[in-house]
Amino acid sequence: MDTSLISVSNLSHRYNTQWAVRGVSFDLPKTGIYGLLGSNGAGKSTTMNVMSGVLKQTEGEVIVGGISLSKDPIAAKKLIGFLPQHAPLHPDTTVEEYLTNCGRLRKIPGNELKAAVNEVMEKVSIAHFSKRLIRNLSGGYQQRVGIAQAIIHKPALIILDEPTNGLDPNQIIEVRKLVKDIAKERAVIFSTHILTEVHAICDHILMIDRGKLVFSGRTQEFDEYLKPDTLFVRLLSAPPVEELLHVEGVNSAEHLGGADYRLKIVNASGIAERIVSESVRRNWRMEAIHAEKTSLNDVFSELSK
Ligand SMILES: Nc1ncnc2c1ncn2[C@@H]1O[C@H](COP(=O)(O)OP(=O)(O)OP(=O)(O)O)[C@@H](O)[C@H]1O
Repeated sequence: MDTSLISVSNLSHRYNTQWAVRGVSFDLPKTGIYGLLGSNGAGKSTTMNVMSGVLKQTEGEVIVGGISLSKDPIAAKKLIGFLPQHAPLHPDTTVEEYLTNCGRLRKIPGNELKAAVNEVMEKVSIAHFSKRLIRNLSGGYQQRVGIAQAIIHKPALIILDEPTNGLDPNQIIEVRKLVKDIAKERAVIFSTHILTEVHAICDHILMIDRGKLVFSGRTQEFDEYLKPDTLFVRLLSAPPVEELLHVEGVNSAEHLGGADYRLKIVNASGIAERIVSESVRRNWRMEAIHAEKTSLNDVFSELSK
C-alpha cells in the first residue's frame, strides 16, 4: 500500500521452540495513534522489538517508508523512534548530557545538536530539569526523557512499549497527553494491556492474543465489543427469576444468591428504565442496578471466536 508508513507482513517469531508471534500482518498509515492491545505475554513486546529493528524475526517482513528493515536497517531505522519497555536511560548522566549523546547516536549534525536537544526538552516539558541526574527524576519524568530520546531525530513513526506502565495516575495522564501531542505530527503506536487506555487515546486498535492478531480496526468498531450485555441488580424482595424475564429485553436471569441477580440483555436501549419501572410496579425493592463492565478477557474470547 503506497500510503502506509509501516507494513508488517506475516510476522512470526519464535524463542527457542516457543512461538511468541504467529502470522501477524498490518499496515499503518502516516498519522494517527495506534494502540497495540494485549494481555501479559500476548506478544506485544516481541512485535514492537521486531518493528523497531532490535529483534530479528524468524519469519515475515517489515517495510518502513518503502525500505525493508532487514535489508537496509540503517535507512529504515532513521524513520523510527523507539521507547522499549525498560527505557534505555543512563542514570548517572544529566538529562541534557543523555539527550546530547542520543542526538549524536542519531547522527544529528554537531551544529544542530544543541538546538535539537533544547527543542526536544521543551517538547516533553523537561527543560527545567536539564541539569538534573536522570536517577534523581521521578518515574514520570524519566519516562518523558525516554520519550524524548525516541523523538529527538524527528522520526515519522514512534513505537512506545507500555509507556505508562508503573506510573502513578497523575503521571499516566501526563504521559497520555504527551503521546497525543507528539502524534499530531507523526504516527505513534503504543502497547498496553489496559483496555481503557487504548480507548482513551487511540484512533485505531490492534489487538493481539497469544501471538495472533485478533482485531484491527477503528476505535468505534471496537466499541461494539465493549457494550455491556449484562446488568447487575439487587432486589431486596428477592423475586423468583421467572418474574424478571417479563421485562422486555431481559433474555435470561441468574440468581447470584441473596438479593443479587445478573440479567443478560438483548436490547440495551431503555432497558434500565424498564427494569426500574417494573421493579416499582411489582414492589421488588430495588437497591442497586448497574451495567457490568466487559473485561479484556471477555473481549478476547468474543474476538477469538
Ligand atoms: N527472550 C525471551 N526468551 C524466551 N521467551 C520469551 C522471551 N521474550 C518473550 N518470551 C515469551 O514470548 C511470549 C510473548 O512475550 P512478549 O514479551 O512479546 O509479550 P507481551 O505482550 O509484551 O507481554 P508483557 O506485557 O508481559 O511484556 C511470552 O510467552 C513470553 O514468555
